[in-house]
Amino acid sequence: MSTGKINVSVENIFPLIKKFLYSDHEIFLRELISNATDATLKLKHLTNIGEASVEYGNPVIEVKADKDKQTLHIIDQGIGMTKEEVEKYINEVAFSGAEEFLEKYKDSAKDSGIIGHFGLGFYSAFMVANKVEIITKSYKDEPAAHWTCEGTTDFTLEDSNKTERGSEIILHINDDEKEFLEENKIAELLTKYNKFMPVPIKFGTKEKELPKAEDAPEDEEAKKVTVDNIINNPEPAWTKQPTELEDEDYNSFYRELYPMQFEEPLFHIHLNVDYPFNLTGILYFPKLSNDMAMQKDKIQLYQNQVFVTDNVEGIVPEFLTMLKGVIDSPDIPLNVSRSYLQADGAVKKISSYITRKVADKLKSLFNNSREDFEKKWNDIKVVIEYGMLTEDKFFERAQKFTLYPTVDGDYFTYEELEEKIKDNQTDKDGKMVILYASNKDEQHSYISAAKDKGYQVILLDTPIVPHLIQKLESSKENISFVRVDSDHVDNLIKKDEDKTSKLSEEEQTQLKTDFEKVVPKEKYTVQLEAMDSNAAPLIITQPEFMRRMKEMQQSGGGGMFGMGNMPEMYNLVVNTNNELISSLVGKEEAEQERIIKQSLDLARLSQNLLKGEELTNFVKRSFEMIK
Ligand SMILES: Nc1ncnc2c1ncn2[C@@H]1O[C@H](COP(=O)(O)OP(=O)(O)OP(=O)(O)O)[C@@H](O)[C@H]1O
Repeated sequence: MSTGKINVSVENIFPLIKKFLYSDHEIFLRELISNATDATLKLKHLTNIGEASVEYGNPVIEVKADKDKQTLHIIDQGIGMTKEEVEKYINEVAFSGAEEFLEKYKDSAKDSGIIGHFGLGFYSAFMVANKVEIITKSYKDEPAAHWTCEGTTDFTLEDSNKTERGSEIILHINDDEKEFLEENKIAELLTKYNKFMPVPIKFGTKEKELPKAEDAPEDEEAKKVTVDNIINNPEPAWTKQPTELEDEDYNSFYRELYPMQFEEPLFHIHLNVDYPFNLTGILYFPKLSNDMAMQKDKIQLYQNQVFVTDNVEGIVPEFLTMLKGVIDSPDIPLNVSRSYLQADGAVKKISSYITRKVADKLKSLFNNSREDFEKKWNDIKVVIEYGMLTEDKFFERAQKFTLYPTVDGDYFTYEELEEKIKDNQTDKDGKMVILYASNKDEQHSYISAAKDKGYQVILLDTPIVPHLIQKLESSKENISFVRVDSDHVDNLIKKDEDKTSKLSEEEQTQLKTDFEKVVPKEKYTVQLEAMDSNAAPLIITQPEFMRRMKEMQQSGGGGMFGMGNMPEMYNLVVNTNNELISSLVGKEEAEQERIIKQSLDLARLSQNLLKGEELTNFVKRSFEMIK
């Protein structure tokens, strides 16, 4: 037997870094600008603590392309590197100078905003360049250095005559990556990744109009000057304290984040925590429609003001991915390429912190300005209901501010609703029945029948309602939700009052057989009921349980297996006390059939169930009748 050490040499690792570490070539620019930013912030820190006796000034990072020479330049005025430092930080792949800096200045530098971590980002330059140069001059009084490498393990390192402090990285762009020399492409990348980085980034120049003199004539052209084109806002709203900001500042930051979005957000939540993890951000509640999928993935994740991704799955609980805004946390563990989240305990804590902050904000909005909250309810309910369904903690917290609007536009909390309905809407078995409608127009006749009985009907119209009420029923004692059209009104809340039928037992049995002869069996179950004589002769209902299970299956998850595909079945409630119905008794068969068919179509019409050819025939027949 023999043992040994597998020899992993740099030659083997280098092509791996170039090809596979970063799946997305474009991120090289983000990495190099992050390094330039780190170099600038390090110098700032050292001057702050008196370790560097140089003028910090107003440093800018410059990006420029030279199409003729096929080069891209990233120039900073930061800390720079001595020759020895280049040897150490650049030649030793995966030795991170950023980590070393943070370790060395542990106590004072933890909030300095240093981005680097892995010691690999620089090499992403070789994904787009066949040759990379670094010309760098340290803030220390030492000669400048010039490093050149052509994407192999060979490099050259010599003195340079650079005199200004800082580094210039020169990328000799590959022929097949030439798009990265295009002004539009560079501008697009800078806007995507660097829009809020903490050091000003210059890309070219622009014309700026000077203000006119006060007494200048109307038609005088404003004078223009050429100024640096700074592409970023180094102090985005989320880096400030909530006390420094007014509502208007939050709204204008929203416009900065989503320039194509013309609607103002409903409200914002400023996140700001530094223990047990560090996280800042601003979340906005936009106006939401019921279509949840359309509105996801608008929250942007940053790390020390560097854009990472707009997929915040895991960090933000699923129901809040419909919000907009930014989250910035150096504590979110990402893999080397900063594009994938590594799920762990810290992430769970962050997610529950965000959930709690959102619930707190909603509660304070509700407490402080209920009227305003009610106005916004329609636009935010889908998030809240979805949150209640998917996050138990949020479900508990939401009890305090979730609203149940009635079809008449009153808004009740659960407690208020309970108080309002418990006397009149408790059935003979002591169960409190909450009546709801999902569509005010389609269920109009059922709603008015229920209201005539003095019942409150609430409006629940989001697609997840079947799931949500299932959860509410199981979390509260002895209640049930019943949709107004799931039975005739006397049966919605069963009380101990027997109505007597005007028809005898034999007449009722005969009538039932007559109906069953005409009405299609596979669709309707005929059910005779002695109701108020003023109530409609025929009512079509669909039992709550059946419909809910079907809906739950159709909207995904829950329900009972296979029920989603079951054919639609309805009850046909025949009101034996209605005059039209009682007059059917003893009529000749053809006449009976004519009346039953026409009444059934009328009942279907009122339930929006009469369609296509059947509707055409019905209209034709009705015209004939009134001739
Ligand atoms: N523009 C620069 N000015 C000064 N030093 C730099 C510059 N660019 C890189 N360095 C030095 O080289 C080191 C390695 O850079 P690299 O981007 O590979 O890793 P990192 O920034 O430390 O970590 P990460 O892989 O997370 O980006 C840096 O830590 C820094 O010390």
